[in-house]
Amino acid sequence: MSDVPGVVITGISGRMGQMLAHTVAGSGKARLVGAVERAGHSWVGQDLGVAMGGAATGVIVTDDPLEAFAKAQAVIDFTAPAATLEFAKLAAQARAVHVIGTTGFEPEQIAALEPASRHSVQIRAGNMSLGVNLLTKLVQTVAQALDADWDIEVVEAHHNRKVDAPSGTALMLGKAAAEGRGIALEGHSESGRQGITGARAEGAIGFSSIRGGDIVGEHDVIFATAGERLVLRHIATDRAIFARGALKAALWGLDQKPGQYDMIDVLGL
Ligand SMILES: NC(=O)C1=CN([C@@H]2O[C@H](COP(=O)(O)OP(=O)(O)OC[C@H]3O[C@@H](n4cnc5c(N)ncnc54)[C@H](O)[C@@H]3O)[C@@H](O)[C@H]2O)C=CC1
Ligand SMILES: O=C(O)C1=N[C@H](C(=O)O)C[C@H](O)C1
Repeated sequence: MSDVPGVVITGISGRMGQMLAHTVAGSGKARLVGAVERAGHSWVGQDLGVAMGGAATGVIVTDDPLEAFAKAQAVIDFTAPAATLEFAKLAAQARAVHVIGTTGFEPEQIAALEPASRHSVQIRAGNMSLGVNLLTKLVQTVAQALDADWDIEVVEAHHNRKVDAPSGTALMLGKAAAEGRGIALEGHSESGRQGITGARAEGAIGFSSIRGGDIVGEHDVIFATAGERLVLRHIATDRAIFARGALKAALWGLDQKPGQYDMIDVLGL
């Protein structure tokens, strides 16, 4: 196994961190060489396998990302925007591929990721699954075919621990719809409607968010006009789809030049 690439996972105790640990360990295509958590977390200093309730793995959870990244060819990062901005600089320093699954960035935070990508391969997507990335293509095609009298609404549903809205996936789908329609999403989106909102702006792309229980992730793109409605839907039932996509991206990234990429590039869609 020592000839396969070494991967570090950040946010290791999180829902995605733990799923990624299982996915990398079972893949035979990469080996886990580091696991990072935030300073003060109870897992720091523990063997990862033991912290996850199983047998020891020899990987000790650390709060020192630079030391961990120095041993790796790739970093898989599903954490939070501020942490990811820091990890981007450190991944660039270590010349490691940086796979970013984190969502909830402000536009200026996305811009701040760019300098690091001059020295490292950065692959970022609000959703790493094959199904959603394929759906973005379908949404773009449908939006291109329909006039602006077809209202476009994106409805997303997630578990009750999710902290950002609309989801990264909803924004990807909204962007695809806007591109199909030949407009910028900025200035054409409507979300958080409440009270006397006035009539829907023609040509707007609407976003609605549902939060409850253990929903993994569900997205509908609704195209509605007088007399008919078209609904394109993706339902995720297992976080493994995101972890598999992220590992695929990390391995793909090893052969790329420094720069910014997304899952459309990885999947060749
Ligand atoms: N792109 C995709 O396909 C997917 C993206 N996500 C996104 O991934 C992110 C994480 O999602 P979950 O795993 O559900 O959240 P979570 O809250 O279960 O896990 C996040 C982990 O990151 C850790 N963390 C935060 N700051 C850190 C720091 N400075 N250093 C090290 N660790 C740090 C937290 O302690 C926590 O363990 C969210 O932004 C979510 O929207 C989730 C699923 C799929
Ligand atoms: O936080 C989640 O859980 C998910 N986040 C991503 C998003 O914001 O779209 C991807 C997936 O839907 C799960």
